[in-house]
Amino acid sequence: MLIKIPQIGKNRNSVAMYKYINHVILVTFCIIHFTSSEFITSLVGSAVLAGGWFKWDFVKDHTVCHFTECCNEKYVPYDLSKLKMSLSQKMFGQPLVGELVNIFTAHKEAVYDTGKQNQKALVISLHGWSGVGKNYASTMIAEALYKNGMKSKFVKLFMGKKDFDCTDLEKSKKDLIAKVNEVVKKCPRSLIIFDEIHDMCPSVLDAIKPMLDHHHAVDGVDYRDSIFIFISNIGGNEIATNLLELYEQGIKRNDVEFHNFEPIIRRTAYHQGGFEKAAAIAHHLIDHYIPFLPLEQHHVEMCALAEFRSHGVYHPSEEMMADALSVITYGPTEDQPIFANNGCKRFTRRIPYVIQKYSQKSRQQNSEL
Ligand SMILES: Nc1ncnc2c1ncn2[C@@H]1O[C@H](COP(=O)(O)OP(=O)(O)OP(=O)(O)O)[C@@H](O)[C@H]1O
Repeated sequence: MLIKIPQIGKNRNSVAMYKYINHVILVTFCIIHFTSSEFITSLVGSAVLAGGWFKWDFVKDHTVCHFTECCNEKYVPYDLSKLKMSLSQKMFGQPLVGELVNIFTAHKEAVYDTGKQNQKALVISLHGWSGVGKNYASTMIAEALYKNGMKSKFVKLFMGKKDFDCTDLEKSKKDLIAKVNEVVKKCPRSLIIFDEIHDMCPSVLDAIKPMLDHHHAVDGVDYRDSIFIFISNIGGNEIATNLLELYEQGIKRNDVEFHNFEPIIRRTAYHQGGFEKAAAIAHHLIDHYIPFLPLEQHHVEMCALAEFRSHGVYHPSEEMMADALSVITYGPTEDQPIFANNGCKRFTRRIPYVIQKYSQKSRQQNSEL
């Protein structure tokens, strides 16, 4: 009655077909069990299943993984159409950030397609002023790559200041290795995010250098399918200065390229915060430096509108918009008020307050009538 199932490759169609066959056989076992009450039949069936007729991963995918997050395509779908859509619809004024889709597509092909293999972990570093979308982008990445987004047990976030004790560097390094190891052991396709690298003590990051490099395994764990994202404000000023120079040369914001920013970000980072003299930079282990450009007035207005809409206010009055935007200051200097100093960061708190303030006002006006 049982058909020997061959090794299941990474091909989606064959996985779908085997899922179907597996369901049919399991349902058959259940019918036999419940109609003939021959408990032994299903017991033998289970033993055969567990005995290797099916791959264990395959059986697990259809039992345990219904209830708990597993490291499979259901929970780690790498949904890059979703990422593309989120970035294009919700991220304003960041022309180079869309490239993340191509970067992850290349990584995904080597993770899921047979015959390809990533040679090293994917390492990306996001740079820019505060409030320009770095954390926003990393959340979009987590939500597209993992079904449970930032809450996935395969996504680990470290905060520069909070998570690393600069007074005991050796312990910080040991803890870091153990924590990263633990996540990647659970799922080789894990995402490790280091935020606030500018507040991190130098040399801590060197502890994970072997995990970022071209090794097949480090202490028995293969890191080549994992993703590391570094986030910092380092290089923000240099990005702003470079952008102004490019504008002066007549280059438009949407025409800037990575090479316009990468050398200056690398040079600056190598002397600051957690990147100071970091092996990851010196040994060229960071694959992509992504510049987040400082936002201009019209981008900030788009952010404000989006925030109003997310609170159900689709047509804020001019007065409400002006109130929301009144907290934004522009730089880099008083003589050059071109870029919003804190990007869109202030709106997450400001806009709910503005909505509250104006609805209170209109309630008062109505009651006075
Ligand atoms: N480019 C952008 N397009 C649309 N919304 C944005 C953009 N940048 C920031 N925002 C909004 O501002 C909020 C704060 O941005 P975010 O946390 O990504 O800033 P950040 O660059 O990580 O800043 P920091 O360096 O201070 O952590 C986001 O949640 C989002 O709502």
